[in-house]
Amino acid sequence: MPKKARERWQRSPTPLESWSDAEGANSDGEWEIEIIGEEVDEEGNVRYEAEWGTWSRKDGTNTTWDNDLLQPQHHEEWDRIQAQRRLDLAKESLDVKVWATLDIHNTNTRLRAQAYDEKLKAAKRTHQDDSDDLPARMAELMASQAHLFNEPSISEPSTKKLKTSTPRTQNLRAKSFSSVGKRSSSITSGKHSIGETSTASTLSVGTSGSSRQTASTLLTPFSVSPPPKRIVASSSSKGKGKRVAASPRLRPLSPSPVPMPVPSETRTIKPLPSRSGRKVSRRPTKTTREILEDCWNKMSNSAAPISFFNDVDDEQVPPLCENFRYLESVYNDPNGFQVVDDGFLVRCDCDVCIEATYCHCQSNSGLVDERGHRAFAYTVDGLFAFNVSPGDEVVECNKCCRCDMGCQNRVSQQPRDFSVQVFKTPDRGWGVRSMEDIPRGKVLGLYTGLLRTRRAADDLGHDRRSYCFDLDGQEVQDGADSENDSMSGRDEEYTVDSLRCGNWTRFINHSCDPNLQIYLVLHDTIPDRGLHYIAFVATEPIMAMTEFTFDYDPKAAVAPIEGKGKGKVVIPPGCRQCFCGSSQCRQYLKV
Ligand SMILES: C[S@@+](CC[C@H](N)C(=O)[O-])C[C@H]1O[C@@H](n2cnc3c(N)ncnc32)[C@H](O)[C@@H]1O
Repeated sequence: MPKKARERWQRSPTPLESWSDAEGANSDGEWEIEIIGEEVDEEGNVRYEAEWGTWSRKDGTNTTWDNDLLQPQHHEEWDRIQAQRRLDLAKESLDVKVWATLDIHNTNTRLRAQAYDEKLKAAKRTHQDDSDDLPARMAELMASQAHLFNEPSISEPSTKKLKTSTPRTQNLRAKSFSSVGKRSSSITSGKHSIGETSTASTLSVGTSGSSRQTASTLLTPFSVSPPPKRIVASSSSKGKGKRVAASPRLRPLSPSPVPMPVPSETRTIKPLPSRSGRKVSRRPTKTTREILEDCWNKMSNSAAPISFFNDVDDEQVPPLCENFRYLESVYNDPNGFQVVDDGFLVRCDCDVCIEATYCHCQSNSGLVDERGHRAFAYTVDGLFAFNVSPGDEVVECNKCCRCDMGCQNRVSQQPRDFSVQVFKTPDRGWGVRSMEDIPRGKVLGLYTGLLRTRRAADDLGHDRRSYCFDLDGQEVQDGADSENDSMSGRDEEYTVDSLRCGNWTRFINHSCDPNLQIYLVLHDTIPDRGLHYIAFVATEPIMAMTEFTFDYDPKAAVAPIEGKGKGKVVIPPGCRQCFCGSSQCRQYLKV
């Protein structure tokens, strides 16, 4: 990545604010606010930038993005004016500007600013007869332009010298937002004493130090909220209808991958009647399956092809969230949990990493060979050496090391060189297999998705956890019991959620007699912080077209199954019947 681009993604540190000596309140202890900007986060939530009329920081800045301070009536006028402006835009033209960006927050925000949704609706109304085709045509357009988005430069390690930004600490937890169209509008609410019982228009912020402290822990990196004892949303008409530039202080943070459309079922394009009355096809016919294959293959960073196959029923592709984003080998890390300053990475100076003993980045590794000498986790043929204790992290060479991508100690970073097929099974949804023979020890890929804290993942609820993989190493650690984890540590533990983004590994089904196992691997971040990747490796030679499986609950493999052999096995709560079909089947799996 060019230096300039790297710098663009650097995170600005959160300024610390003194809460005790805030000035600017009127004689009634009130502050005036005005909504001046908005942004849309990756979940589609709108957030507002508020400008404080009589309060500012020492550096003169006076806006915050702390929406906990706002109530609906504070932004309803803004919403109304913005909605009207978008409708006006849609009436003027249905064009939407396409640009290459890696940042989903900016993308969402800019699309909203261009009235994308309103234009889409208007386009559908205008092309009533062709409305069914519109999503398909947009999907095709996106697929044909996927190269614009240049995903490898997100953080796919196609070149090893990617730099990242400043170190993160817990109190610098960041959310990446950007503002569009600073625009003044006015809002009015009553005067409210903080600390009084909340009413519909009272801002529920306390005056006590502890309340302020609570508020401060919720700050976004661009905002430090003043301590409003009372807040009055002013009814000024300042700048009404005027668009002004976005705040220059705002910078996008971790780049998020670009959403690719998931077309709805059956995407054969209907021919339209030509002027002569003859039916002509306006564009090449593509099926849903082909469109999705195109999207994923363009986004998979020069890895071998992915295809979909179903001879079980009519479903052309697996059910996926709208705008599911394909990520071959990196996390979507909008909070920058993985990001560390290069200075914290231990680097090696090897031209070629042959001896782990001399490879400096391995100096803290506990991996040893049978003679007790430090060893790599991979053989010279690039296969997993199975010399890693369960739960230990394999530390691969990182972006600061001198060696190149072909290094023996970068196996999980190298592009996938075998083609995979995601296929429909008769009884376990979609599964995945290789189109080629796979040797024992082959590293197949990394589980990718949205990086969340465990606490945030726990809040999702049980039914949303089917595609969550906890990064606590418990899956491979003997004797550990994740159920007994102390809840206090959950903000420092992480989970990968592949519901909305991820790769082919999210389709690997469970088997009680699997042909894959997982191990923990990392590069470009600090070890022992639970921010590794989960890598899948073949534990036996796997013939082409054989389904890949791993054991979702390896601890259960050694625990006796209650009731087994005495008739019907009772499926415990939180589990479902297992259809792996192996002779070792434990009858149920945790979901
Ligand atoms: C991570 S997903 C695997 C991909 C999934 N089959 C799909 O179609 O998206 C896990 C889910 O697959 C299903 N599954 C995986 N292995 C299974 C098995 N051995 N028996 C029954 N269901 C299984 C369960 O519904 C489970 O919650």
